[in-house]
Amino acid sequence: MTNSGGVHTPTYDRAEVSAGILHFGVGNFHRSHQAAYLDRLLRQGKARDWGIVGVGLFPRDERLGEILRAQDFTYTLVELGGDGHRTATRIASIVDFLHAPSEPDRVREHLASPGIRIVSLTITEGGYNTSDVTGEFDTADPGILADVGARNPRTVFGILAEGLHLRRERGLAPFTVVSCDNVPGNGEVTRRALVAFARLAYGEEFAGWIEDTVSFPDSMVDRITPVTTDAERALVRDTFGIEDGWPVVCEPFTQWVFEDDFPLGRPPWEDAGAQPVADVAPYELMKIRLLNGSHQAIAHTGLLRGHTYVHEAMADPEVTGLVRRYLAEAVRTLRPVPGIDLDQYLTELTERFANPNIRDTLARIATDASDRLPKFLVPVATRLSREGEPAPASASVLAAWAVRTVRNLSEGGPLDDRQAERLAAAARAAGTDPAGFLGNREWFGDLGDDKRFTADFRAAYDYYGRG
Ligand SMILES: NC(=O)c1ccc[n+]([C@@H]2O[C@H](COP(=O)([O-])OP(=O)(O)OC[C@H]3O[C@@H](n4cnc5c(N)ncnc54)[C@H](O)[C@@H]3O)[C@@H](O)[C@H]2O)c1
Ligand SMILES: O=P(O)(O)OC[C@@H](O)[C@@H](O)[C@H](O)[C@H](O)CO
Repeated sequence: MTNSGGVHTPTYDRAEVSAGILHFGVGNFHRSHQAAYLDRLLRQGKARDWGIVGVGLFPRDERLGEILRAQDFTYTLVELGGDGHRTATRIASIVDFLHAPSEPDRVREHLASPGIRIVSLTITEGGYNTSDVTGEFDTADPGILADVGARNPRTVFGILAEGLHLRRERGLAPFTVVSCDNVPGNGEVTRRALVAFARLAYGEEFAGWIEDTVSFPDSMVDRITPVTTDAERALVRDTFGIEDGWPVVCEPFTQWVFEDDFPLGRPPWEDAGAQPVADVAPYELMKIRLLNGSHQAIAHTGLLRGHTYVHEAMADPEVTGLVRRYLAEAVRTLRPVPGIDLDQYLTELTERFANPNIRDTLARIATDASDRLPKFLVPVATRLSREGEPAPASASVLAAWAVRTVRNLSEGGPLDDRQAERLAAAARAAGTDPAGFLGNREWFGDLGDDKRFTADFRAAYDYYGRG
């Protein structure tokens, strides 16, 4: 690796890197994680035929495309340690970026080309359009219905199904689809979603072909990656002398555990520090329940207590006390994780949350809580409830979310949630009895039927409501 003025610049010739991965959802996380792993391999002289072509579906992505294009698709990734240590790397593993609505044919051609052997996704929890309770893909969603028979589909599932259909017509083996989102069982959720869409749009035979031939490896991904603001742009300019329209900052910690099931091959990610395993589930449950579940505890109580950043909330004993109690509940629901010392994991997690330099906002992690809590924390409470165990800390996190929602509504503020209407309905149901908030079975399953859990929820709701 060369180090020019404190910046690690690419040591490989980008002209020699060809496309092998099509990635949907080129957000900050993809750029701090999967693209960084590949960049590390390219610096080792490996994976030259696995360059990433990004695909965006929304107007915001068009802006990212413009910026990346102007920078020859390179960008600055800055790792900010809790001790003040900073490193900048110019990442060059993304070789192109397509905005699907304006260039559908180019997306189609990539999907149906032999070079593309992996399609990866970071499309957020909500992007899977799947019920957390039943695991069913929502085929009544207007966006999904509009994609059935569409000339140019606009959802990830519409586009992927079309790409696979075309591949099959051309006699090409299907690409592997790997989700890198914080969704428990993300491989299986993606498989079910794509098969359901294919059944709807193309019929049973094609859906069966996908089920039989396409691989959907599971993965656990981790690296706290905040939103980029002008402060990060200024940091990159002032510290490293780089003008970057959309740099990414993140913590130094990074982890990627994946199921090794890639029929058309894959980059040797393990040479960049990722871990191929036979069963991702224990890693995934550990990470999602401990890290992402705690994030929800920090976000909702932290905001109620007037904090802005995660590290600020982590200096508040009221917040850390709840996080500690929630973690004790979550740990009880986990099975042993091969190679992981949970005590050490928890110590490191608390240090990561307290990193003041990444300036991760509570707003980022509180947004779309209705997509997140049912995946991250409700399963902890449900598991304990079914075993007849109390889960008062989990109830407190849900109560803090309910109080924030009711307060935001009464103040006329935005709910900042993809499912704002459903959330407003839950808040209205809390009007007569706070536990009415738990009535949405899509989010909370049968937790509302557990008398002890609802009593704990009510008590916590009163507590936060008074504050
Ligand atoms: N940021 C992190 O710390 C972090 C860490 C681990 C995992 N993740 C995973 O990555 C996801 C994205 O995080 P991010 O920080 O990159 O967010 P981001 O907002 O920077 O990017 C999200 C990207 O997903 C796209 N997207 C959103 N909804 C979509 C949909 N329905 N269909 C297709 N594309 C869609 C957006 O256009 C954008 O490109 C998270 O939801 C999570 O599952 C994030
Ligand atoms: O990105 P989400 O929606 O899955 O959840 C918000 C945060 O908890 C998450 O982004 C974490 O920072 C991340 O999962 C750390 O690896």
